[in-house]
Amino acid sequence: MVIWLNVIHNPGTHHPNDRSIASLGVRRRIDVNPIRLFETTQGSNDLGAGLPLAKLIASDISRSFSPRRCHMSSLSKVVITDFITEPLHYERSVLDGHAVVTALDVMSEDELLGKVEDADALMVYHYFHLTRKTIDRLTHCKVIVRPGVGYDGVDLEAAAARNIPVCNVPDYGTNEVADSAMSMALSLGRGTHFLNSRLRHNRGPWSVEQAAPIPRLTGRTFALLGCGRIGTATALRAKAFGMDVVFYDPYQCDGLDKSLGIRRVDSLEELLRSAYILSLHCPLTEQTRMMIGKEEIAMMPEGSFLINTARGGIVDTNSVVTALQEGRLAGAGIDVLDQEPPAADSPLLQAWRDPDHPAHDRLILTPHSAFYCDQGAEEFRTKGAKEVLRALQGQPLRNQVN
Ligand SMILES: NC(=O)c1ccc[n+]([C@@H]2O[C@H](COP(=O)([O-])OP(=O)(O)OC[C@H]3O[C@@H](n4cnc5c(N)ncnc54)[C@H](O)[C@@H]3O)[C@@H](O)[C@H]2O)c1
Ligand SMILES: O=C(O)[C@H](O)CO
Repeated sequence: MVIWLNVIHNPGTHHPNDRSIASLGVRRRIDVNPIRLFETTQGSNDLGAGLPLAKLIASDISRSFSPRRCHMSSLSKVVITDFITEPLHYERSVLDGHAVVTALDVMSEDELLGKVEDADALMVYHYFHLTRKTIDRLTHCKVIVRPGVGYDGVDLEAAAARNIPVCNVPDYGTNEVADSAMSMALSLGRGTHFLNSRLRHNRGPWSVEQAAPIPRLTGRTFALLGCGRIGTATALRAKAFGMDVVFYDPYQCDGLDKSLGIRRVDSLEELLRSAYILSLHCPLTEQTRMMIGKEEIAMMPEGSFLINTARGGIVDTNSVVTALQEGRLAGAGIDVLDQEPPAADSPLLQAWRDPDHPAHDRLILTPHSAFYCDQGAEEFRTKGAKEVLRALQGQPLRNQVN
């Protein structure tokens, strides 16, 4: 727990300036109008230790700036580790009065050192893995919230061992991911991306003649690996485009195929052998890690397509590049990679960047953006903050995953 001094001013009076605050040993000042919050250099973990300094600051401010009233309060500390930056209006609209929220905007777990140990709650996005290394140093943490669907980036066991619940936000962007998967499938399957790339690089006539074969999409098999929320939403879209939709998902209950009017198969191999377009919608787990590699791609019919909007770790991307190069795959749409952003010498990135690379015209790459839309961002941020608040207030959690 960090000790905070709240000073509420009369409108129109002067606010303490930064120099006077710094001279009192105040580490940081955050303004949330009309309340001013000062984090002291003392007092972490102990209200008593922080009190004398807080009183000193209060009396100094009283002398110099005549505040209407000063009081001590202990607010929780909530840290957003990555991806989200100021302004934090969605989080603050939920947590103001209960917690002080800061966003660190770091790209690696190592950068968290010294910044999160006394946090009461963490909100972590997808830029790095939150491992035991950090989790074991959390002394006050009541919850780790992943304001998103996939929680493969958080060490659930390490959190459980410290009795820290981990929660996700599973229901903010189902349609957007399905739209993104479908837009890649249509762009590749209809030749849009290929023809656009040929024209851009001046590689063909202003004509569809001499382009690679562009088979009719209607009636082709759209194969889903995983048929949960996003898989189902994608299935409905593919059906609307007249495709024959099939899925493999050993954990789904009986009857989903009938209720959606799609087919179910009982093995990955059967799914792969039938796939004209293979779209991945399962989580990254120990079971699904590298589930699609060279052998699996070889089972797909020659000239088929692969779409990955799930997690990079499910696919061996080097095998995808080779298969594109060899023409085994007619195209690939990739939103997620095992390493994000990819290393500059990643074969996939090179193929995508180099117009002369044989895979170039058949590869769509997006920066882990399938989930994103403005309204969805408001939803996952607000829902994530509400889960934090429930944990801080000791209320039942909605989406605990460990
Ligand atoms: N690219 C993005 O922006 C983005 C956004 C949201 C989610 N995602 C990813 O999409 C995944 C799916 O999201 P969702 O909302 O549909 O989740 P979900 O939990 O509703 O569905 C996942 C489905 O995968 C199935 N599954 C699990 N293991 C499987 C296996 N070994 N083989 C086949 N199926 C398996 C489950 O039974 C479940 O039906 C998430 O886990 C996340 O990693 C990506
Ligand atoms: O899992 C998710 O919700 C997306 O990948 C964004 O993090």
